[in-house]
Amino acid sequence: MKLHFERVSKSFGDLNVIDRFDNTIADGEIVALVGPSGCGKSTLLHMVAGLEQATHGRVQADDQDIERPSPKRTLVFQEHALYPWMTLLENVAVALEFQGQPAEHARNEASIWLERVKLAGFEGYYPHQVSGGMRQRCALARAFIARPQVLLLDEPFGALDALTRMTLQSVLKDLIEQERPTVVLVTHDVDEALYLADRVLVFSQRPARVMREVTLGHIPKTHDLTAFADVRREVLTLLGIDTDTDTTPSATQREAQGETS
Ligand SMILES: Nc1ncnc2c1ncn2[C@@H]1O[C@H](COP(=O)(O)OP(=O)(O)OP(=O)(O)O)[C@@H](O)[C@H]1O
Repeated sequence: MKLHFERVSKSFGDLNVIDRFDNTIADGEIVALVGPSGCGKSTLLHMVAGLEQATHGRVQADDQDIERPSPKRTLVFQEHALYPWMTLLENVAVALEFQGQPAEHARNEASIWLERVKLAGFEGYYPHQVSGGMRQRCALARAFIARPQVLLLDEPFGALDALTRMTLQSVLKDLIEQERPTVVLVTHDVDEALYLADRVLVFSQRPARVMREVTLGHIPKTHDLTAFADVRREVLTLLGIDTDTDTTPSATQREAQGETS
């Protein structure tokens, strides 16, 4: 599904959040949005999800104005995404049940999806009985089971430690390769953006405008981002992080050094 933004501006009262954003995201493309906290990245995702409307301009999916949420466009949050009173199996199955699919079929499919995210054997566990990484695996299974055409990821791994995050990034990358949805990823982690995305948009402070657009292309990548050192440095510099002295380390670096965010 193609996404199109045409001179999109968004205000909340007097607060101008997004300023004339123009962009087209191709069907199956993976685009990461990075930028300062509070600049409006989540607001852009919410507009694609149909949860917010643009103040000016238009947001379209396959040339149709987005006016309301649709199961074709799925939003995945950082945390608290699972229903605590449901087992992992029920949490995944519910995505199909919401669409009116029979409960037995939904549970069978959910079991297959839990296996795909390496959670076989944990079907009967409740979210509080498994780790944060396992909860996010389950959230990914729930997002993918409904085969969305657009996947909107809002800091999906922001609450995880650095190692778990890298593992989950690989799981997500494989699922995207297999299912090929259009993906819009909001992240504070420049390495995550470079690893997962075909294209990275770097936003300014509010009101957000695109300062830089980096096209990486749809190429095989590993977590060894040495080949992207120049672009990584440029993006970090645009975000106000001094890469010479590294006085403000990236989230990944901070966590690798044992800090918690
Ligand atoms: N529904 C709303 N009503 C009023 N203000 C809002 C609403 N949603 C967002 N805002 C404000 O709009 C601004 C942009 O918020 P948004 O969550 O889009 O930023 P962000 O770039 O995703 O931030 P972060 O990286 O910290 O998550 C913030 O100042 C926020 O308080």
